[in-house]
Amino acid sequence: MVLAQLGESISQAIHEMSNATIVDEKVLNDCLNEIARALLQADVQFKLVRDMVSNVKKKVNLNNLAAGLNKRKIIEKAIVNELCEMLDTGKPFFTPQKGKTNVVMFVGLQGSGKTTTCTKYAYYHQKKGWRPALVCADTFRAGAFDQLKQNATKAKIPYYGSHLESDPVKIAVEGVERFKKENHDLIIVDTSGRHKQEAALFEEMRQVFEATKPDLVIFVMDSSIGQAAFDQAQAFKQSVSVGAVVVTKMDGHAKGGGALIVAATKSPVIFIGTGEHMDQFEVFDAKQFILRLLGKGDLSGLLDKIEAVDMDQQAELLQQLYHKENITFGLYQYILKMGYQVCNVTSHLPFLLGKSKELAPEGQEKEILAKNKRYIIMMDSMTNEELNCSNPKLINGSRIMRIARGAGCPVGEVMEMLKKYKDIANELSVRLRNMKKQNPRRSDGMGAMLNWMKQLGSSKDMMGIFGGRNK
Ligand SMILES: Nc1nc2c(ncn2[C@@H]2O[C@H](COP(=O)(O)OP(=O)(O)OP(=O)(O)O)[C@@H](O)[C@H]2O)c(=O)[nH]1
Repeated sequence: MVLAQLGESISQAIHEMSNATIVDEKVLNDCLNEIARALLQADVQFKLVRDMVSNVKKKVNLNNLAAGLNKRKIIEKAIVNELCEMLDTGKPFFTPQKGKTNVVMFVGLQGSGKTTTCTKYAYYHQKKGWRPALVCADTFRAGAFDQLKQNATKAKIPYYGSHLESDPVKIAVEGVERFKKENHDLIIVDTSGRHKQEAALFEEMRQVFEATKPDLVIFVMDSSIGQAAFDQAQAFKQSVSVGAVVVTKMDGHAKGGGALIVAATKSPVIFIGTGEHMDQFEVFDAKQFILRLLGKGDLSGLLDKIEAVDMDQQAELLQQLYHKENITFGLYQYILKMGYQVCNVTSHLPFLLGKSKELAPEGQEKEILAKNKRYIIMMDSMTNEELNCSNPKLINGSRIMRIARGAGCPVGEVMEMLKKYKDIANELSVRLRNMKKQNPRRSDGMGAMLNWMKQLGSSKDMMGIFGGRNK
């Protein structure tokens, strides 16, 4: 079962439970059985599934729920929480520190996506202002060095390797030494893979490990291998001290269970690969992953907070969005991403943002999409501090230059994006406030707003909304 199908099956089971006239033990069991079946079909380990089902049952004791409580919501929340719990493998014991020398070694089987992931990891950090460098210690596969060289050149990342030297340890040590001298703060060592877990691979890995003393070992795992993932992850973990995991090929026909299986090994998943391209690489967050899997999207936990509190507090939280200073660059990027991933033009948003044609003039959709994509890439090059702020003035000259360098675009385009962001934040807060004025009855206003926010998270039609206005 592919990832999208897994999400659909779980959502469907929750939906059917929500539609039942009376939510009793049988309805709850049917819902959980359906979810368990979907997870098992996606190759998730039996033990994980069994624990998840029994935990939900323990937490939702239907007999003890006070009358008046919304059982459906409670069950749904318990299911989502358990799924998140199942995937939450904690934080890696080491996180590279900017400005210091960090050596990170990548290990994994042949074809798992190691070399590609090394470059993606370097590229991701380079855009955030790091000085990464790549060392190819894969002397087993002919062509590995050329592949790394090609990727590194494309991303303008320094690399080290050799076509002639056959000793991976020697290359790894030379490369690490050289880049340490050149003051690179993130030195990434790509190692050889083998078709299966064999003694020679582990021995070589151990030698490279001993010689380079990496701060962090990242295990790269192909998500499409199903149940075998568990044994594989365990074997690598036992051989070198794996500190973090990257799960690749989560796009396409990957078995949905891949990321969930690796959870059983309790090695923290830090990134997922979602395609062959350099920027198809995402920070892994268990909660966001599950919410997206279930088609719920996520506005940085805001929705969650809103649903968890009473009406008065809801009003207070939503109030936040009326103020443009709460619309951060991170939120702007999220909204653009939602719009970029999908294509049709709005049908449900005109009520909030005015006539859609006014905002997305006909014939300009392609241009707007391309521009929005460039803006997203620019914001990928922002630091967390920048993404969490809503003051374009913080993005001074040197920051603008760094972002432009990271995104590979002219400085002028970054300035254009900053202006666009400012306009959109203004516009959005004004429109939200107007909507509130026009519809002062709290329940209606809140309902419309909550709906809108839910749609933002899972909508298939955000395309033209934030890019189409000709200013
Ligand atoms: N669709 C998809 N393909 C990926 C992803 N990551 C890597 N690939 C592809 O998987 C194939 C193998 O990737 P490599 O990076 O060469 O794998 P490797 O683990 O370095 O292989 P060895 O060097 O032989 O050990 C390539 O065709 C990559 O483009 C991903 O997230 N999604």
